[in-house]
Amino acid sequence: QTPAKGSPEHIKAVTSAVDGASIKANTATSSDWPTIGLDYAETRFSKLNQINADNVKKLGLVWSYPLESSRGVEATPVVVDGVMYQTASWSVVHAIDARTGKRLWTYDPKVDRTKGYKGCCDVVNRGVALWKGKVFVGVYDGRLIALDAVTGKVVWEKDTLIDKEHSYTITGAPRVFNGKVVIGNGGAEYGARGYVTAYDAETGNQAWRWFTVPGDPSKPFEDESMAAAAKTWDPAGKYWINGGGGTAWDTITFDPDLNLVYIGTGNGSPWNRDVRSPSGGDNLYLASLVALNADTGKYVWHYQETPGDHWDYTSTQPMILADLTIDGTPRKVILHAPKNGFFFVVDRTNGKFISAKNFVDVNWATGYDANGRPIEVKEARGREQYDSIPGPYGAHNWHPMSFNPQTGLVYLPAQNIPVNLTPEKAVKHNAQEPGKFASAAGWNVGFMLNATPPKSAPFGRLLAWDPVKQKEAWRAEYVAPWNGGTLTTAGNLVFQGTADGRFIAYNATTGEKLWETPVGTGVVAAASTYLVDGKQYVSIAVGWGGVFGIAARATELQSPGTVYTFALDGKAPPPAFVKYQTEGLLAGVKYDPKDVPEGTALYVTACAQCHGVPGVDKGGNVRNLGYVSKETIENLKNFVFKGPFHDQGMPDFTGKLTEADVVKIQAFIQGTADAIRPK
Ligand SMILES: O=C(O)c1cc(C(=O)O)c2c(n1)C(=O)C(=O)c1cc(C(=O)O)[nH]c1-2
Ligand SMILES: [Ca+2]
Repeated sequence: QTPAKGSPEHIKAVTSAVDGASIKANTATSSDWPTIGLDYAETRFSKLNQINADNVKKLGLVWSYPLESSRGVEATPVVVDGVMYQTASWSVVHAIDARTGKRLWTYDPKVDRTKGYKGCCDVVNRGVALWKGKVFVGVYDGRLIALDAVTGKVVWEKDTLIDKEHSYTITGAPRVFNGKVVIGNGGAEYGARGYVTAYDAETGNQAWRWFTVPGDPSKPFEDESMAAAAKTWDPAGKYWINGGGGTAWDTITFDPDLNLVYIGTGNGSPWNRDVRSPSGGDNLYLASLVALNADTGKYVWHYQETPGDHWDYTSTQPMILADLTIDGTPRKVILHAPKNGFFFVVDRTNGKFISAKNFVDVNWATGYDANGRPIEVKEARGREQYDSIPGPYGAHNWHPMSFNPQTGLVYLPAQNIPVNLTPEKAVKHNAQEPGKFASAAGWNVGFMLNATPPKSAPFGRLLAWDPVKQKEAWRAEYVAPWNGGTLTTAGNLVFQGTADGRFIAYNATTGEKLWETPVGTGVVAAASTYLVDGKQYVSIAVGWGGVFGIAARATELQSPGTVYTFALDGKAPPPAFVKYQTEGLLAGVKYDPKDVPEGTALYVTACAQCHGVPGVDKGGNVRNLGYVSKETIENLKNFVFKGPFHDQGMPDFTGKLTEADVVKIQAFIQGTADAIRPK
């Protein structure tokens, strides 16, 4: 007798069946969405076509589910036979019955909310992995947890962190293959040394670990790849004291045929190479694609996309493995669009460069030579105060792209978020200094950020990119950057959520907009699609946030994190949307104008990362201090020292700021609001 759908027996049966063979088999049908990127190649291309370009205008809501979170939601729903696993902010896992939209269970790993400042970019999580009846989640505080897929109870838990002195976090989704769970971490804005670790999925025992950058050269190197890498760093920079960076905080993919795991590595720590490695050097394996043997974790090859990273040009952006015919020859490739603004096609059998082309305007390089080295513009590293284009938010960030083999196009959220960089002359590691961006939280990047207001133009667009021709096929322009990831289907569709709170379907060939619906808040995550009892559904988790979404926004609506599920002829009413809580431009706080310069520097040190520029930014999932009540700013010290938001992620600035500092910060906030007030 088959168990009732949605019953514990059913959940046990369908989740226990998830393994390498089932994931591979699902690639032929796309009936489930069993891994974060749909398949091991992470194409996010579904073969389903019940919903298609002809009928998508009949798409309607079937159910919505509250994630009970107010910070960024970045995870793609993972679904097997109508059992959905989704994460919210603070690494909370939700199991949902996709047949009804009802909760099966939730699991809160109880991250210490007072430690939110340990991550650069919002308390986000990019989703779970599923394998043989277990759900794996990487937790913001560095734990990797295996949950029972039926009950949500902890099966095992590992602390993946080997260094408690520096700030490490996990925001990425674990990946599972051959019975191993692989996870990296973040922290390269703070001084961290990147590494990835594989654990046995059954027991949680460590299988292997690979560091992304070398450690202290006076000590033995962990392996040959580290000895080789150390030759590309200048020890005069004492990079190992603060880790060097290279954190693998998002993309990890697996090719079962080649038995290789691919890791995308992050930026240098600090960003400024002149500090990290004063005489230069490529600083391997920063900003690289690296292939490891899936069984042993041994280095196999690397391709460095940004040699000697200087600009926070992470290569952690989601990879797609594709088989393309290039110049008449079938090639197994990786498609990649890292922060640095170039679209890469790399041979995934050996790491050989095939091609690269800029997909947005860039001002650091003119192109790549035949060997795959960037041709840097002469001033790229010598400028004094300049808008880095792309800036540290990247021409493309973690928002997943998708590849549709029917159109041959990659659908990629591209952007510019203006940031001005001024190199710091003397960098003191881990020192909180006035004017040094987010240094109260522990940032050391070796640049002043926006000491001069940036002048480059912001934009956000969906690009349809032909990776063979290395050419744009079509684009959709948005009102703002920081739009969601994409999903593409055999129904000739592309789905994307937007910063301004819409969920949209396009014709994948032409870019014509076919359908859209409001979703009550900005969207950053990507959608998934799957069959339940033979019928196709599309699900998207919304919840504005991520690094740009903390302090900025593009809609008046700030509904909490929600999963929306759509199908043809769906008729469910949407939940009530919530508006941003906001006051008029701050007025009337008494201050001494002489305090403004020092207040500015202190604000940059302690407040700007999350609250943005008072009155100029509008506030994202954290409020802008130019649009709060006069009483709030007059009572600022009661918020700053063990205040009411301390258990929601706001740092306690006791010992970091004095009451006199707070008075100066008040002067900056009111002074800035006064300065921008229309006369
Ligand atoms: O260097 C790092 O370790 C690190 C980690 C993370 C993260 O874990 O979220 C981000 C970044 N860097 C980063 O540079 C970045 O732009 C970024 C955006 C986001 C996000 O979730 O919106 N995370 C991160
Ligand atoms: Ca970074």
